[in-house]
Amino acid sequence: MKDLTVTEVRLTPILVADPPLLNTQGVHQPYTPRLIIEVVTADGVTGLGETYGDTKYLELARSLAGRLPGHPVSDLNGLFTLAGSLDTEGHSTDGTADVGGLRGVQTADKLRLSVVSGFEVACLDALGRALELPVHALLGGKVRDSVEYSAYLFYRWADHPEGVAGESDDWGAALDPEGIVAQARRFVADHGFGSFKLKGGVFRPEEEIAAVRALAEAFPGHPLRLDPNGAWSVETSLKVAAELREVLEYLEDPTTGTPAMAEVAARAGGLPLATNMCVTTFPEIPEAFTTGAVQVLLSDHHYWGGLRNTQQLAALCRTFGVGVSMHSNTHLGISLAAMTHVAATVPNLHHACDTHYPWQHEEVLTERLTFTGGRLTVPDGPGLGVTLDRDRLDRLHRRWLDDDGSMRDRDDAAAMRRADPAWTSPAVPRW
Ligand SMILES: O=C([O-])C(=O)C[C@H](O)[C@@H](O)C(=O)[O-]
Ligand SMILES: [Mg+2]
Repeated sequence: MKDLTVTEVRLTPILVADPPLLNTQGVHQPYTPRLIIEVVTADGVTGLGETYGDTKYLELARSLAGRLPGHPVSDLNGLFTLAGSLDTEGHSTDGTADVGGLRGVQTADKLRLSVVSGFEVACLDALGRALELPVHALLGGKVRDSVEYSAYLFYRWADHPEGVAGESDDWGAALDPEGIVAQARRFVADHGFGSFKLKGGVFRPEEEIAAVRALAEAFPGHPLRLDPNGAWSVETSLKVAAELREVLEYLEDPTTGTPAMAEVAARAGGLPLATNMCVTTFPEIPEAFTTGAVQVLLSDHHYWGGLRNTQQLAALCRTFGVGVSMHSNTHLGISLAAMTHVAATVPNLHHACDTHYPWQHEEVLTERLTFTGGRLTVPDGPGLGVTLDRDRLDRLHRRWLDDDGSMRDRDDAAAMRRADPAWTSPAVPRW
């Protein structure tokens, strides 16, 4: 009999290089915080997890890490009970929006779930390694052998603002329809993606409509999405919907709040609306689903509370006839492997998943995960099927240690102020 008892939990906060990607709140910092979680069992098996690394998540993760030793990695329900008792006092959990509104509401529960999700993945990885079973088998088994991802297109600058230390890449700027189409072509050449999502809310809606039209012309028949992160009024959303109805697979978070989304959905002429903003917690589901505000829900195991909660969310969506897709924030391969395992088990996942992964040239794994034809093969090895590279982890942790604190919390508006000192987070609706 294996001894599955947790004897040690290692937490390693890291800073990962990120390009100057633009969104409605500002621009990505040159480095983004992530947290790598290692759960070690009495038998010496180590499981890996990854989640947000900003200070508030890290502090809670430290409390949870202190309580986990002595519990078996198989006791996932017990893990959630432990997490439920974490004290979130002192952190912003007042129901207002997070990261400038890009990740939905902040509540104490969501903060806990965003932390425990990384531990759940690490426990499942350890359990899978101990039992020599892939994580998808522990989740009930895969229903597909590969998972499709979409190209996540961003307006971007060539470099971070002058005077800001950061890594450079060879992507160049993309600030108009030609730049976006060129970026999409490179995503296709490098990874074979067949569907495309444009992060909008950056320029006036007419410019973003032109970019989507250019994509539709360059890639006829390919699924396209536009996501302005709630930056538009109901009327603007309706105008964009009318312009792009024929070419969009779905319009993501055109406007802010469930009632406004419901109004757009009712008048958008059948164009489906998707969200990773107005529904990011279970309590937000009833209003959104009963008012028809959302036709596609973007799951994200990080803030929904792990892989099993993602399956439960998908079951609810199935019950209400709502589609499922998958959201992503900046992440590395541990998260991508976890996303792929759970996505493989969700029967009603009929849209390509979002991933930021191609924008990250750094890794903490020995090998990068590679897309073929825009798809990842579902790993069948034990656990997540990935291996930690300790030297790479140490390098990114060293960067976190050396940072003066300015990069340890994601703040896209503050990053934008380095280029434009007058910048403040735009009020919504912006247009
Ligand atoms: O679909 C989304 O809303 C996102 O991916 C949110 C992210 O924060 C994205 O806007 C980003 O990274 O700039
Ligand atoms: Mg979105």
